[in-house]
Amino acid sequence: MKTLEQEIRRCIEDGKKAFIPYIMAGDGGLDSLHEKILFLQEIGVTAIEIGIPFSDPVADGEVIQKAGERSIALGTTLRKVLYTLSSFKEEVHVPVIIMSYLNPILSIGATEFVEICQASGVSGLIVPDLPLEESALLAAVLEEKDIALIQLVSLTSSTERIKRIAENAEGFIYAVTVKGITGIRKGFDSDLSSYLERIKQNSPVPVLAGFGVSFPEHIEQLNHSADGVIVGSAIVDAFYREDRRMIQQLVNASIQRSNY
Ligand SMILES: O=P(O)(O)OC[C@@H](O)[C@@H](O)c1c[nH]c2ccccc12
Repeated sequence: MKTLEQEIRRCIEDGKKAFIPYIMAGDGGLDSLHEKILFLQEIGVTAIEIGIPFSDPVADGEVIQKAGERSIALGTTLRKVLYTLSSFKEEVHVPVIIMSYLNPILSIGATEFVEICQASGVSGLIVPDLPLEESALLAAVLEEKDIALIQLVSLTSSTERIKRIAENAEGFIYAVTVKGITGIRKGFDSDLSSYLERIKQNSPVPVLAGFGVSFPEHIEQLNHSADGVIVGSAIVDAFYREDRRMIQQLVNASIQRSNY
């Protein structure tokens, strides 16, 4: 079992739920990455998802798009993010997940990319435009490495597809909770509990819910069925507004409740 899954399982076995914040690398300058990661680690997150800015972020809503534009304007690249991470990896004790579209990865080359990830202490990868059918491209290089390739399931995935994804799942399954793009939302349209239960029944790895998770109430709601949540836009926005109390509140909504 890879480290990322172990860490999430440890959290669940302690009677808690997993909480994974997403931050945009290089928003506010890459110099700020070190301090942001240490802050998140300090307030008790389970793992940290670090987004690589990309010029054509098809899955992203306005908050993350804008953060990506700010980061690109400051010269952030995938290589620079990984080298920055490697410079303080000894201080980071929570698993780090890199979320990147396929293009920046391919421009480095899959083999070299995975080597640099390993040297930088990365424990997981999310590549939203790499469907399961094409994941061999990275999976082959990752086989002997302690880096999990995280698969996404969507509301429109059939049970058959969920089963196929689950067979190959590593780390956790990312259950996308909206039909659409990332972004802060007031609530969810559909009843997500049966969707999350259906994935859990078929998954050998923990199931975390993400997309649109924006307020403490959302976290409480989703954690009844999911093993934890991923929060992106609300965290990116709070860092941008320097509202760290908000970030703390989101984490608290997750980790202080063990009565599910
Ligand atoms: O921003 P939201 O709606 O909270 O969604 C999580 C998300 O930001 C993060 O996991 C993510 C950002 N960009 C992505 C692209 C695809 C999959 C996932 C992501």
